[in-house]
Parts: sequence; structure tokens; C-alpha cells
Amino acid sequence: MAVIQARGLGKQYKGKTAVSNLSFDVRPGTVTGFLGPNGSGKSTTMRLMLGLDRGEGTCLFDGQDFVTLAEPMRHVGALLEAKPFHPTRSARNHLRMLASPNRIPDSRVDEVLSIVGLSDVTNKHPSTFSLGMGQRLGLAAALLGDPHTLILDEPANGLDPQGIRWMRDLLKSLASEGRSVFVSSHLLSEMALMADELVVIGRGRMIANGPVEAFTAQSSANHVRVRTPQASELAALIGAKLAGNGSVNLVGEGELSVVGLPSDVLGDMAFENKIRIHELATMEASLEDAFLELTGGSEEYQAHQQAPRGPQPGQGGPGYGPGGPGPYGAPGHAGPPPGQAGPMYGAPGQAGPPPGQQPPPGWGPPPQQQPQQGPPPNFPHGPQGPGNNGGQA
Ligand SMILES: Nc1ncnc2c1ncn2[C@@H]1O[C@H](COP(=O)(O)OP(=O)(O)OP(=O)(O)O)[C@@H](O)[C@H]1O
Repeated sequence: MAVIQARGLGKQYKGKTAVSNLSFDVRPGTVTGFLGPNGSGKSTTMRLMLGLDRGEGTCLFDGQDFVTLAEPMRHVGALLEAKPFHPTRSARNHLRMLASPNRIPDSRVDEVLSIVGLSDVTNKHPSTFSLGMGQRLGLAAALLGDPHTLILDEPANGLDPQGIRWMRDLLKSLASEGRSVFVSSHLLSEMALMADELVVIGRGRMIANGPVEAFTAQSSANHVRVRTPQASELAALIGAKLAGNGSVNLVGEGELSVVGLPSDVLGDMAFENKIRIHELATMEASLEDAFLELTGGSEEYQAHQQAPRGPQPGQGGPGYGPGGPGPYGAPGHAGPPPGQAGPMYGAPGQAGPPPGQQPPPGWGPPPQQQPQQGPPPNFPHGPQGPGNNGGQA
């Protein structure tokens, strides 16, 4: 059984939709990354999951609503915001205050302080902590009850590079013990190293949900680079073989970018036609490539003057058919301007679907939406709410 089952989560602020009809599962033994541009609704979703905000839908933890869990810290640990600590208590006392209603012994307080590397500052006031130290204390609070589920909003915020690596190793090892870890982060390279599954949202709506590999596999940035002194000849052969299912572009002198055929097929084709190959390399899309491509246009907040993101003058863009950008219509992947090197043979570009309307190929549909239920009750745990944050909505 999935440990976390979110169904139809939704929230409006003064008529403006922050989260709309989000459904997903988080399985035990996995780190599930929660991605989305600024303001896309990640924090709101996490608050809805924990009953900290009123909204639509349900979220069940092992089949139970969070607010009905007895001793919730033993089931779900949450880190939702940095430094929501008591103004006068020491770090240790802050944790003891959270531990006692959940019948968690003081020995566990010292244990989690040691796990997060704060053993030397247990008697200091968190108000004097750096952002990174505050995050560590927040994580200590989330771990207090040794929960099988963790919900962490940007836990790497403020951590130094060593801290970020430590956090990654910790979350992976917690997942490898069979726990469910649901974590948001803007650090895509981190997420690529850490996450098994992804939930990607834009403007509060589901964009993609599935394994990380499937997410990156659908990116048009996946291509094969071929360097050959017989580029035109090879491009013509590739174009014929593709027959509209992919593209081949001249991206530099004697350099082709091919989408739709793997390197072994290209190598054999060149060999059979006596075409010399100087380089044949499979270029895999990064999580960042796939994320920017898929969430393009769904950013709530954008700089007015964007840095140029498309191919540089004189270069083509990988994987563009003559009709436009790749299958998801990513900004910054607009292909070469007229008159510059560009697509030679390829499928007509398709305009990308609006976010959330058509999941990329190979991705399962989101779990079936359930009829939306009434708003969950207010978070009932008062000032000693879930995990660490005192239950502030
Ligand atoms: N208390 C609030 N009152 C009004 N609007 C809110 C409130 N909290 C969030 N919003 C709005 O809801 C939307 C989603 O915000 P949310 O903080 O959930 O996004 P996010 O994905 O966590 O953003 P970020 O990545 O920047 O942390 C935004 O448009 C935000 O302005």
C-alpha cells in the first residue's frame, strides 16, 4: 500500500487558485521529489497534506488522515519552514517540548541532535542559529518520532555544500530503510542524485508524475552528437531513415545533432554507407533540461528581461523539426533563427501541450481523482504541531 495517497488537493486564496486537483502517491522506500517553479504551490500542497490549511481533497498516511493520527510525530515528520522555533527556549528544550506530547523520551532528543550535527549547540537559542543550522534543527524535529514518512519543504535551504551532501545521504538512507520521503527542492542537480520519483507541478497543477528516468527520457535534449566530414551526406540518410519520426540538425561545422535514432544505429548506418565518423556521442538530458522544458511557461514569476536561452548564433538547437520547438514547446529551445544553421530533416515540430494537459509519453496518468471531499478540519495539535513547526498554517 502506498504510504501517502494525495487525492484532489486544491486551494484558492481569495479566488486565485494556488493548487488544483492534485493527486499522487508516495511509495515507501523511495525519495519522491516535489518540483515546481516559484509560487507553483508546493508549500501550499504540503500544508494541505498535513491539514495545516483548509482546502479541497484528502491526503491519507497509511490510510489515515494526518489529523486523526494518534501521536502523529511517530508516523509523519515534517519540516515546512525554516526557523519556526520558540523565541526563548534552547534547541534542546524546543525539541523536548515537541517530544513530550508524543511520549518521545529525552534520550531521543539528544540522538536526533547528534544525527543532524547540532550536539555542540544544544543549549543555544535557535534564534542565534544560521539558516542552515535552523534547517538542521527543523530536520531533527521531523526525525524525533522516528517516523516512517517525511515531508520536507526545501530542507537543503541554507546548507553549505557538505551539508547538502549530508542531507542527500541521510534522506536516501532513510528511504532505503523503507520510509517514504517527500521532499521539495529547487536544487535540481541534488534532486537528480537523490530522488527516485518526481511530482512536478506548475501553477498549482500536475505536470508530471513518475520515475526520474522517465521524466528525463522524454526531454528533447536527449540526442546523439555526430561529427563527420560528410555531414550533408549522412544527414540525408538519417533524414530518410527517420521518416518524420525525429530530427537531424546541423549544429556546427561537420556536426549533427540527431533525435530519434540511437548511436548504434547511426554508427552502423555510417559504416554501411562508407561515411567517416569522427565522434559519436549519446547526450542525455539532465533533470534541469527536462524540468525547464516541461515547466516552461508555467512560471508564476519571471524576470522581465530573460537571458538568452536558445542556441547561440550560428548554432542549431538539438532536436528541432522544421515546424518549431520540440514536443513540449520549451522556451529557450526555440531552435535557430532563420538563416542560421538549423534543422535539416525532421518531424514537424509540435506545439507543446499546456502544462498538465498531456503527460509526456511513458508516464502513467495520475491516480484516479476521487470526488472531492469537504475541507479537512483545522490542524488540531495546537502550538506543538506536526514535526517541528508548531502547526502554524
Ligand atoms: N497565505 C497566502 N495568502 C495568499 N496567497 C498565498 C498564500 N500562500 C501562498 N499563496 C499563493 O499561492 C501560490 C502558491 O504558493 P506556494 O508558497 O505554495 O508556492 P511554492 O511552490 O511553495 O513557491 P516557492 O517555490 O517560491 O517556495 C502563490 O501564488 C502564492 O502567492
